[in-house]
Amino acid sequence: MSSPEEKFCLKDVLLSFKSCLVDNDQDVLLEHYLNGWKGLVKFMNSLGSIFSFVSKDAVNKIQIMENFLKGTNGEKYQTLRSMVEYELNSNKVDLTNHSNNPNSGCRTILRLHRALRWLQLFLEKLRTSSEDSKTSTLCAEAYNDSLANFHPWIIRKTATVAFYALPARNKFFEVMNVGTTEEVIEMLGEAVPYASRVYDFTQELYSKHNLLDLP
Ligand SMILES: CCCCCCCCCCCCC/C=C/[C@@H](O)[C@H](COP(=O)(O)O)NC(=O)CCCCCCCCCCCCCCC
Repeated sequence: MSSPEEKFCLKDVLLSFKSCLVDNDQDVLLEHYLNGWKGLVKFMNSLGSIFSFVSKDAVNKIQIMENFLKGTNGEKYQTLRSMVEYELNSNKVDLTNHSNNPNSGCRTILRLHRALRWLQLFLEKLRTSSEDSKTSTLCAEAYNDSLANFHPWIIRKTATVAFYALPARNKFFEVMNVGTTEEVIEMLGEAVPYASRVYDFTQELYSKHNLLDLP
């Protein structure tokens, strides 16, 4: 478990998805977006090492993006829109294979974007779940309706097994560190829409530039 000073509060993390929205939801600040993911990874780590194969991949992708942000062309990576324009205009995106620019910002964010859909579905299921709902079932349903469509069999299998290790609903709510069950439900109702708005904007931007199937 995490030490007390790093105590996780899901509300703060989800609010990163609010603070990353700019220009009337027509752009996303990458630094805040990545902060949201970093907080989520912390939360996942606090659930135990069973999810380390997931957090490793997420951390790796966050790191790729942070390197772009800190790099010589960092200003081009301030927002999602500026990143897409820059990488497309300078041929930094592999549209057909996965060789010349294997880790472009566009394909890296696409992986996180797909995971954001899973998060959105999972949190919405948790919010509307009954007391006797199983978190593993809610998580698996959300996964099958989103990320699983992009994963090979072996990852789907591993993920599905790991979901059984998720804590029960009341324990899960407790770890979120938000308050009573009612307060958790209220917080999810307030905060999940921000993640949805980020998801919708990204989906529209990527669709407009035909980036939704990047290898
Ligand atoms: C709290 C439960 C956590 C369950 C996590 C559910 C998601 C399962 C995802 C399984 C991913 C397995 C790792 C490998 C993935 C990659 O193959 C694959 C493709 O990448 P590539 O094209 O570079 O090869 N990567 C991905 O699809 C990106 C996955 C990123 C997952 C980030 C998940 C962070 C989860 C944060 C949990 C926070 C939960 C908060 C809820 C209260």
